Amino acid sequence: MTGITYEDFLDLDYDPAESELVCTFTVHPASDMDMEAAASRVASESSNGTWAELQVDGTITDLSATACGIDGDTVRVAYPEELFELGNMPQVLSCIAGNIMGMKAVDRIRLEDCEWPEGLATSFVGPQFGSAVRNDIFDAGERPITATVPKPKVGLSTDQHVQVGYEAWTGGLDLLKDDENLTDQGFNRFDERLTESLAARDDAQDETGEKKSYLINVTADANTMLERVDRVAEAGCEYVMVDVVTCGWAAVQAVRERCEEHGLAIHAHRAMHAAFDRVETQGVSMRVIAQISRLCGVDQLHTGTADLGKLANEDTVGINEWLYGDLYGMTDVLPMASGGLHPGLVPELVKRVGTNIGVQAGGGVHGHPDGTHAGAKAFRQAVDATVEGTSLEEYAADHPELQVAIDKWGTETPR
Ligand SMILES: O=C(O)[C@H](O)COP(=O)(O)O
Ligand SMILES: [Mg+2]
Repeated sequence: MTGITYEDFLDLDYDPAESELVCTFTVHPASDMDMEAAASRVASESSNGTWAELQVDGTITDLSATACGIDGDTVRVAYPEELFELGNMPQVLSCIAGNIMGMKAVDRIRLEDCEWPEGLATSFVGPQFGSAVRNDIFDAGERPITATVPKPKVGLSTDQHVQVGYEAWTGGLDLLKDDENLTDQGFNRFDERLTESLAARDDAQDETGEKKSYLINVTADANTMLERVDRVAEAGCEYVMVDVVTCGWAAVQAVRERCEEHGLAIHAHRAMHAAFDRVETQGVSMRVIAQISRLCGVDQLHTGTADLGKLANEDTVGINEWLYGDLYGMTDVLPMASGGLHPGLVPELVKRVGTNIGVQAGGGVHGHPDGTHAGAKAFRQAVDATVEGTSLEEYAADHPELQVAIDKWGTETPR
């Protein structure tokens, strides 16, 4: 009989092997527990331990994680590769962000970052296209691609939704995007919206001479999503959109596989991410959600607006660095800045995060005093001015739509 105790999961001199997944947590131990005791429980519960000292007969595969570093409230834990089923994101998360998130040994715990070893990282397929969509699908050159989401986010009929898309495309935007809670409701059916939007897209392409596309939201149960992916491909679109957090990583992995059969790109909306990452001492950071998104193979991901827009708690610069960074040759992900953007914020956004992004504005297009078409023109003008290095004020002198937008919103941060 061998006794396994919590102490077996703590070794502050341990140097993780290259094959191990190393996770960094912020840990606030329970009031009756010191940091070493809490850290060893984190390593135990997230690998092969439990609350009791185990009596084990015979030899078992040693899958214990090791709490190998404590620095203030930061704890590093190394996980052996054999603990994981390769290519299975739900299984990985059930280890490193599973029971430990709710255990009484810690008052608060947050998974801040992961150092993915090559074997585990490359067992995931990663994105098909990533930031290359800017010039593979569009001909955007150095500029960010542009998108808009019709507002109100739900309630527009199919005809109204399509008309908004047409006005936005002909105003100069590249992408029409569904909102996160628009799928296949009675007021706006998925199939009709798909067919009619793509007909309007074709008209807009003919009229403008520019490539246009549509991010249609296929979010549903996994089987329905796969059927919708097939229909989107048959209809001749380049993308599907998925609410990756609400539908879950298993479904994202299934959609990614199906999209490869069709050569479709995936736009990822992150609705619900803040349930994991908004409270700064608890949950899973947006950085880790971005890592998971890349491994599971989305091509575009909402990453926020570097604190310029309406959403809180945004480490956009750090997240984007991870999306572009080298990961054993894996394709990158195009960050989509979204959430309260309008033309006046574009220059500062680009200054903070660069041009290898997409910019998305709903209210900042449809709230333009002269309507969607003028709003789309103003948003595109702001992007063009920024990329050519002209101030918005100067550019607006002979671009009246931009002038109206500046007069309305200036550079305000919306709430
Ligand atoms: O889904 C989104 O990205 C948001 O609905 C953006 O909307 P907004 O530009 O009006 O904030
Ligand atoms: Mg939205």
